[in-house]
Amino acid sequence: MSVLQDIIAGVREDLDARKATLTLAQLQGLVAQQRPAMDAFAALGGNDNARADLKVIAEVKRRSPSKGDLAGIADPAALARQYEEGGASVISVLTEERRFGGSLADLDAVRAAVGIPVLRKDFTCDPFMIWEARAHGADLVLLIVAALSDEELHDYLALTHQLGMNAVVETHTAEEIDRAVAVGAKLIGINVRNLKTLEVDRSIFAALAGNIPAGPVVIAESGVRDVDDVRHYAAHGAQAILVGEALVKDATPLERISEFKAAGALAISSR
Ligand SMILES: O=P(O)(O)OC[C@@H](O)[C@@H](O)c1c[nH]c2ccccc12
Repeated sequence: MSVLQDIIAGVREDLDARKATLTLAQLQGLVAQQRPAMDAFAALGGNDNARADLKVIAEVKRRSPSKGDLAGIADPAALARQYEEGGASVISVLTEERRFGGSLADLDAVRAAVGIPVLRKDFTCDPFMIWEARAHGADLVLLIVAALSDEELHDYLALTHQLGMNAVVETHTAEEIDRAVAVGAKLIGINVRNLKTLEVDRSIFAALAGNIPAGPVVIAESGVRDVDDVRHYAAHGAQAILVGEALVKDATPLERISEFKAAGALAISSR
């Protein structure tokens, strides 16, 4: 079994436990009480033809299967507020519990703390999880192409849009990018970490970004250590970067984000 399949098996077990305590109809009742989702496509510069600055999606990430514990994060709301003040456009919150130490409680805490779109970062493998994301105030969900059939990808994206949300459609190969484009993804992530092996290869971003036609926002995911990595992704076509580890481990994430944004904008202007 690949790491991805293994993670999803655990996600399904945890999902079954939640489904035993909450019906879809109850969940839909909670969704009806939510304020409408924020427009993350706009927040990430999707409507801006010039797209001259680099947007940052800052992640609340406690742990990862490749690195183990990353940060204690006693107060995810306080961390998210620092991200927002530093200039992040979207906050990503890992909600997968077994491997990433996340939870829907973290999502709730962050949602209540910031005024920008929030991404529920999880291994979406059932429509129930999309309803859950909206019920907990998320504005975006993650759809990993490698984990879904074309039909699932289509249906999950349609449900996401029906609920007024956006999806980051995550890819890792040219074929996955074609599938993301074919289904009409508006936010396409290229994850340089292979979720089947957990290996990071930063060079795949530059190799693949050109396969995405004009229109969708192009997001570089994973592996940002410092401004050099930011410059590299921005120079090769990233309009946004998704950063976890480097920010949760930093004593001053607010400053780090503004530094990343400045370096990215400069790299974009000299493309
Ligand atoms: O911590 P990093 O290397 O900055 O990576 C962040 C993010 O890209 C990574 O957490 C991620 C990308 N795709 C995922 C899918 C599921 C869980 C996690 C992820």
